[in-house]
Amino acid sequence: MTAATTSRFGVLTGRSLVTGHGTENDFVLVPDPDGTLALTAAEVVAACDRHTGIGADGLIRVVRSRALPEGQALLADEPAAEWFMDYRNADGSLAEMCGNGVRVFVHYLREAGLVELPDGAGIVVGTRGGARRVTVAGERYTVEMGTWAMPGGLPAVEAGYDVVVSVPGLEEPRAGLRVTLPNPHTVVALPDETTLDAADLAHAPTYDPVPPEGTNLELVVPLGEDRLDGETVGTVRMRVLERGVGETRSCGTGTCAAALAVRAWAGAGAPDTWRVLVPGGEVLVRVAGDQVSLTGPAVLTADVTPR
Ligand SMILES: N[C@@H](CCC[C@H](N)C(=O)O)C(=O)O
Repeated sequence: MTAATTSRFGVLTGRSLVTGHGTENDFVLVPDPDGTLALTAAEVVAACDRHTGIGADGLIRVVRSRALPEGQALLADEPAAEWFMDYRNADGSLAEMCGNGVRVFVHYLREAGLVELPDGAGIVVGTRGGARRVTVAGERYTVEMGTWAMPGGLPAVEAGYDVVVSVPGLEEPRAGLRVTLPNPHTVVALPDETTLDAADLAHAPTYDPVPPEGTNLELVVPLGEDRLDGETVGTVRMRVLERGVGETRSCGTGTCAAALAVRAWAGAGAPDTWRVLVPGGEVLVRVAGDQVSLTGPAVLTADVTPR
């Protein structure tokens, strides 16, 4: 008698999935245009497992906004947002937004023929953090990331921090500035790249006070300013520990948080445009008042079918 086996991939078993990455922040894309899949956290964890699954930092369900409650709510204000990026972290938790993921999402929609998006054109995508416009230019995508905020307000900006973070591998507790996009980030400046490399992101940092919704943590080292195409551009190097994932090779919302914090620390006259160098590559962040945009690549890597 043969024992019946049940796949850990659950509703993903036998489905045609796609993998991709944005500056090596990688994702499993699950096409589900009509929203028929009731994905569990356990199925997301199984798919994202790097040893026994497909392996990724997060999972993105590609679904029409009208097919899920969050999407329907968003359509009332944003009727153009036909498609919704249903993003999950590798631990199965939901997040408001994913700056690298939304570029890969739009690239997938184009490659799969689900949208017609010629070079130079844009599309509005639904996310739990609100609608986001994404524009394509050659191999790069620019995401209007919406309104940023520093929840500590002016006192935090003036003091330069609103949380103290103890990072394993670093000797002293460090000052951190919280930024929301609208997912939560805490940015910590370090004095040099040697200190940045010494941080141990495999072990949990501690926060005082503890951020209520959890936080993504960005460790940054400002590397100065250059003139590029007639504009002053700042450069910052970053490592990131993502909420619900662990250390990743890039985080799009995190790069925006990093640029915004470094710009606030630099004070009046700081550049509005920042190159952010991450282990997986480089992105460009532009600040315009209370809005911020993110430009970077998007790559599809494989077609996969869990069994
Ligand atoms: N990698 C993403 C951010 C994904 C969500 C994050 N881990 C959270 O829980 O807020 C990005 O590129 O922005």
